[in-house]
Amino acid sequence: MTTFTKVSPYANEPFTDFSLEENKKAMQAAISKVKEELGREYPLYIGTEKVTTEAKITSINPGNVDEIIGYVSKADQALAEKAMNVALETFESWKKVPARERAEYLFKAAALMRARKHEFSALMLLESGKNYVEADVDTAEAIDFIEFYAREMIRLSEINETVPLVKIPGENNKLTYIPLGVGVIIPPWNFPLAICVGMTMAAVVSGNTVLLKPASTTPVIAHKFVALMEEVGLPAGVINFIPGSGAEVGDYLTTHPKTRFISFTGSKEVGLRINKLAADTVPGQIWIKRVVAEMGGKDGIVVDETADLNAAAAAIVASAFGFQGQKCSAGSRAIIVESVYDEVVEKVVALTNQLQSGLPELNFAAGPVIDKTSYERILDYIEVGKSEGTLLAGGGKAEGNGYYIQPTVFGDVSGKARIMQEEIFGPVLAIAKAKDWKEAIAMYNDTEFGLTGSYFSTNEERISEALDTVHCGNLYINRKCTGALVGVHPFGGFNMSGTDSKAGGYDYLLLFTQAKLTSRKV
Ligand SMILES: NC(=O)c1ccc[n+]([C@@H]2O[C@H](COP(=O)([O-])OP(=O)(O)OC[C@H]3O[C@@H](n4cnc5c(N)ncnc54)[C@H](O)[C@@H]3O)[C@@H](O)[C@H]2O)c1
Ligand SMILES: N[C@@H](CCC=O)C(=O)O
Repeated sequence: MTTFTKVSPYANEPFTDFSLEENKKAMQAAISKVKEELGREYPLYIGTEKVTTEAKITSINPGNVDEIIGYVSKADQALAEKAMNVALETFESWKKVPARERAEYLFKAAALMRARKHEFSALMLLESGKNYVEADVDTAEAIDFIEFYAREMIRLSEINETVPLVKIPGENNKLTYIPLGVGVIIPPWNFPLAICVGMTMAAVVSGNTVLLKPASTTPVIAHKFVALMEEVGLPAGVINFIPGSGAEVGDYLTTHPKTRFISFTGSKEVGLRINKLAADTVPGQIWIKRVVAEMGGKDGIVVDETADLNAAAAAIVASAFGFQGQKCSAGSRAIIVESVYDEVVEKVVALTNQLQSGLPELNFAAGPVIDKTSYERILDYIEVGKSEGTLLAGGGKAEGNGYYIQPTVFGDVSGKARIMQEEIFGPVLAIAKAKDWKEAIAMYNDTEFGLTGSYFSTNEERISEALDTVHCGNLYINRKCTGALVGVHPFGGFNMSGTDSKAGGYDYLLLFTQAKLTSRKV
């Protein structure tokens, strides 16, 4: 590979405006095209081999459970071991490929994904239940991660020129960011393209080889990404695609002596398990495994009496119910100062009641939740909510041949209630009343998580104090708490929300490298 793409300054991928008829039609056409391809079989990718197994993961449309998205081959421990060996072997050559050349594969992938944007979004919409905007934003974020990390790797490879070490006479000193080895990439289903792509590309462009175990509810869109990387000529064995059971394949690879790092995004429970298992050393292991774990949230919006209440109510509803509340950043709590509590709650309930549930392909505002397990868990939480607060909107199942739940709002909830403390990961909003803005911030901080939060106020002194005291990785003022942009809002949380990493930030690739200092006498 000798001709390199000219690298322009990084810019976020624009979102599609679906109020324009032509864009709506383009998405509908992409959905029709993708529908013609549903129900196919997809193999594992282990080096140059495409492996078909008898055991399959059946991926279905959560919005229409009779529609099968695809049948995906399923790795067991023996196939995971085979993939590990291929990844180890490929690492020996991939780590020697210059950074600029590695980045070039990413630039090519971004260009191709951009050209097929609606096709990626359409498949994702059918497999995960996102509506047009949510799917489009996810694809745009995937492109952003690819473009951003490619430039980041180039920047790191030039660090000795741009940020030289302190010079002393008689020595030539250099710092080089070298890769770690074989990594296990374990993404969630809720950003089935963006997070899967971002986690994988960050590791790969840094010079590592990976075993990618996608989430079992969204393996087909993950496969589409892996196939794209094959199409742009990424050497076989750099990304090994091994869908499989988290408990079986996940635990096997987490405890494997040759696993150098694990990049995980998902729930607190699984993240803690991985962290614990990875901390144990096993015979043949000569390193401390690095664990990057981005986990859950119990995010919230605080509103004081000086705030623009219409803007606050709109942000609360957007943050709570975007993609049915299935975002780690979802604003599942709102804490409102008592003098404006009734007014804000009334606005929130009115906006929530406007959200109509229905098929994602018809672009309803509220779609299904991801699967039966989530559906039942969320309905259980709604029952808990009925004993912990006042039901103000929704409160049960919604119509449809899928996992539809009404956007649900509870008021008068105590800060210590389960629905105020536990991540529900569904369309359930709990609202609490605080006596004043200080108490509201204290209630916001009173969780084990610390991912995203918003503070609504027009009072500069309070905003200034909120900036200092609201303890979360992504704190927003006077806007919703979802929708971080790559490079603009590096993303990741504190406490039980993870290992304090920042996806889409300038220090992210360092997590997948180790810095080697070389000092030469001259
Ligand atoms: N902090 C963030 O950036 C971020 C982003 C997105 C989602 N999330 C969190 O992810 C969760 C939702 O995603 P989910 O339901 O896919 O989470 P999950 O923890 O159930 O699964 C995440 C991944 O882990 C795998 N897994 C399950 N058991 C495993 C094991 N024992 N070993 C290894 N892997 C295993 C799953 O198959 C899946 O690929 C929520 O808690 C959400 O807040 C966090
Ligand atoms: N980065 C996304 C959330 C990712 C987790 O689900 C946001 O900012 O809304």
